[in-house]
Amino acid sequence: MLLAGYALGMMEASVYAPEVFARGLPAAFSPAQQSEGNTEPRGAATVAAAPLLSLHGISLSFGGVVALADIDLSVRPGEIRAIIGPNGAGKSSLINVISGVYRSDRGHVQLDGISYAQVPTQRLAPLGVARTFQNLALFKGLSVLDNVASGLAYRVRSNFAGQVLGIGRSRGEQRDSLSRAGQILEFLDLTAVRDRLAGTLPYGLQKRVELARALVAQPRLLLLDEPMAGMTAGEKSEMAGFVRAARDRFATTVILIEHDVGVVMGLSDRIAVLDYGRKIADATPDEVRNDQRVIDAYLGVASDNEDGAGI
Ligand SMILES: Nc1ncnc2c1ncn2[C@@H]1O[C@H](COP(=O)(O)OP(=O)(O)OP(=O)(O)O)[C@@H](O)[C@H]1O
Repeated sequence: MLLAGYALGMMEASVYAPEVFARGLPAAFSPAQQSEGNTEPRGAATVAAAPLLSLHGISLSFGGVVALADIDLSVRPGEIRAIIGPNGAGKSSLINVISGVYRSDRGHVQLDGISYAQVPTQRLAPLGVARTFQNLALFKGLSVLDNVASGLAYRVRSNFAGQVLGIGRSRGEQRDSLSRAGQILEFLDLTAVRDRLAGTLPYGLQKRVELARALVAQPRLLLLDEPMAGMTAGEKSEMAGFVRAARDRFATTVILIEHDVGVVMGLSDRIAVLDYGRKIADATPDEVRNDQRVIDAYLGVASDNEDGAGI
């Protein structure tokens, strides 16, 4: 079952040297990446103190619609950063710029000190970035275990024949991927459903499987687009616990879009607030909660909604 995923990742993975994938190293940001045409070199001495991610003057329009206007953002390693704001404020556009789905009209994205006019979206995993989507994007006909292992497809170095025949390096790679997937399932309390077809699970569990697939490569940066949308209050609080645990366990930096302000306030270290494509606040939950501009633009409205309960 994993073969399809492996085949998809094969062309990309064959570009990277094995040491790039050694765990525990900042592999995703290997020195080899610094010579990319789209990048500029970082200063080695500044790496330790530098933010993992920073956005500089990001602007993006669709026709006459301004989705993002001159956005600066700086996210420290290990931080949980929420992005909130009313519908159409630009939150998804921002995640899409960070993950390279969109190229901004102006500005640049800096990942671990390396600047990109457009982040190479087809190489997110080797760059140490993983994301989940607003709508479920699992392989519904595959088992939970295979879905999660597919998050490691980019690492596969065996050739197509090896994958089809299950020989040589391929067999070892599959064993390793399945073993890592099993560990993440255990961490997220999903072991009991590891052999179930993903599409047969309740919605809340499918969202957790997506989190598992994003986490299996232990990304340095995890982008979560409404990870709790459509969940019950209990499921949301469970999911928030897992996101926090993942950050603590893997030192993963997390950026999440979430409409439930109560969840956001409890989970985030800092919150950036967008309104009409502009960043109107970027502060701690307490500061954001008491910011009159934020209250006027969003919280006053959000607290009238079911999702806003518990601000
Ligand atoms: N691909 C696109 N084509 C045209 N307009 C777009 C596109 N993507 C976003 N927009 C517009 O850009 C603005 C910002 O949209 P975006 O989806 O980023 O907001 P959002 O804050 O994520 O909204 P929501 O909370 O409803 O998901 C909106 O006016 C939207 O209509």
